Amino acid sequence: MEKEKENNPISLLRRFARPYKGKFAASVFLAVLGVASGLVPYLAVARMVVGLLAGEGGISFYLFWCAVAAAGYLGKALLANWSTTISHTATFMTLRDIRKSLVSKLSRMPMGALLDTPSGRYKDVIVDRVEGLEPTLAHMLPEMTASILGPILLFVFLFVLDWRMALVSLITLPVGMIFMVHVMKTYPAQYAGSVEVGKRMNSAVVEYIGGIEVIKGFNQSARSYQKYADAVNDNAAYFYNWMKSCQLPHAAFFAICPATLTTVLPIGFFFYANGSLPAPEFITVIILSLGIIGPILTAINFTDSIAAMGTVVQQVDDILSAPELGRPTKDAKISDPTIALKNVSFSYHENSAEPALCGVDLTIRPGTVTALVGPSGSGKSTIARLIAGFWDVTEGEIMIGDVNLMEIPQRQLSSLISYVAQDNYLFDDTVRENIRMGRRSASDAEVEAAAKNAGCDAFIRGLEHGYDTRVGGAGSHLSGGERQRVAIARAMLKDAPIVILDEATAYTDPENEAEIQRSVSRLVAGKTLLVIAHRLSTVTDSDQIVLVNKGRVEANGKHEELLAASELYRTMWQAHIGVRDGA
Ligand SMILES: Nc1ncnc2c1ncn2[C@@H]1O[C@H](COP(=O)(O)OP(=O)(O)OP(=O)(O)O)[C@@H](O)[C@H]1O
Repeated sequence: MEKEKENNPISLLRRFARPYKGKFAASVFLAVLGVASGLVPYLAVARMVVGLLAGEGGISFYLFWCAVAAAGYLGKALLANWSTTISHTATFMTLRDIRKSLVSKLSRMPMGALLDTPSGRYKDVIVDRVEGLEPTLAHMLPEMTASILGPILLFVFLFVLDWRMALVSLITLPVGMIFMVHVMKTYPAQYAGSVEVGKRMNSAVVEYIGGIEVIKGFNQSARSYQKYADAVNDNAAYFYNWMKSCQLPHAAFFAICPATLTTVLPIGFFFYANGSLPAPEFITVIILSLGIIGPILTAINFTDSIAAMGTVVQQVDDILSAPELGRPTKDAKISDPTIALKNVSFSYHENSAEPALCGVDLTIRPGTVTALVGPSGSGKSTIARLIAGFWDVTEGEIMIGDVNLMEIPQRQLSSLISYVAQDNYLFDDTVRENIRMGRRSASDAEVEAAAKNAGCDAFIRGLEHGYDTRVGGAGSHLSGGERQRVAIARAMLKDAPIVILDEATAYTDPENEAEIQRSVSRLVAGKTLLVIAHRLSTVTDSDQIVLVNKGRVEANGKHEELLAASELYRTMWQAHIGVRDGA
């Protein structure tokens, strides 16, 4: 299901912020009160100066206005603080929701799209870019509103006092802006470019760390490091050049805009001298004009952040609107768990020269053992992955009973199938939690029972903290064979009626292999088993052996039948026997 792309990135952000709009509104309201409060000291000072000039009042008059100014400052600080606390709460909730949506989206996307994108790119958007929205989202709404509203109030006040001087107090702003027009115009494109170089850097570092074993093993560190170093250098160079091109206009803008006195003083003096601007008004204008530009500059600074936010939200939208595996949400009624592939063809990429599978027909009856055999790259894993629903078929259909796989929600399919890959990913958590992933509701006793059944209880108890030992990133603290057995325990706990097993070619020391074989036979007892077999001798007893060659089913039958009927199978069997005998 391809989701509609939001036509405006900000409307996507608004959708995520909607549940917290009460909080955002409260923060804006408090910020506005804060601004009003922040103007009080200016008015108090102006009133005092005017009083001073008129020789008005005694000490109590000045103490009163000092107290009013202090109350204004205090009110401004408290209200601004309260406002940002609320806006931060709402922002973090919004960012949490965005991240949750992104991660849940990844689970609905076809594996192909995920595999074709370096994981560093997703991490860049989900972690770093989304985090980058925080300052803008939390500060922009209250502070930008306040920063615009404050000067407007001051301007109105000045305008009422003397409209000419109100306009004079703003002259530096358009003059300064002339320098910034180009910088602001190019900002969105420049920022989008910076996101791209950032993504490249992220991908390079994730790849470097992910492949560190190969890099060390093949002494490739210099070359791989070079790729990372280039990405870092590109990133630095990009920002350097960008900043260099902005430096002068920035400096001019920030020097000119706040210099309101350069216009207010001479022009005000001219009006004062010709008698059209009385001294008290002149002084009030001088004082108030000092407070008019600062907040406007803050608001202008936010326009950069808005452009940057647009780019980030665009990236989020690109992921959220990516095509999904077409699956309904309502459970399908499956009365007969027979799996049938009907004329299935599949290509990993639209422009692939050769399809990975072509016209595959295959029926897997409940409670039987089916072995997929064939040369490397023939399409065995592809068949298994399509049945597990990782990809959608390009042509033909896969049925479970009389229900098309596309009509089965991914969650339901996943509860029907346990997929035990060759090298199963373990999460950086305890052994116990890794096994419990098979069934979140399982008790500790059930987890341990599954481990016993999978033949890994003894080795787990031998670990430093037993079941509470952490397995390291991707299970790196365990051996390949141990990881395989933990994955089998996980699948046992899940107790799905269909098991797909990518038979491990590695970890074949006899003791480990026998242990794994025993665990597998306990795992699959009474279930439908589809095994991708790399060693033919392990599957000679299967109910059916499917010989896959160049993406097609070349032959199908029992071991003896295939020996009699298929030249390729005979050759593979001879080669296998030869290796075994020679071993
Ligand atoms: N993620 C992928 N993207 C693109 N092509 C792929 C992908 N995975 C596999 N292929 C290609 O699809 C074809 C079938 O691969 P598959 O992994 O199904 O073969 P296999 O029979 O399981 O091989 P092996 O026994 O070596 O594991 C191969 O040509 C392979 O290069």
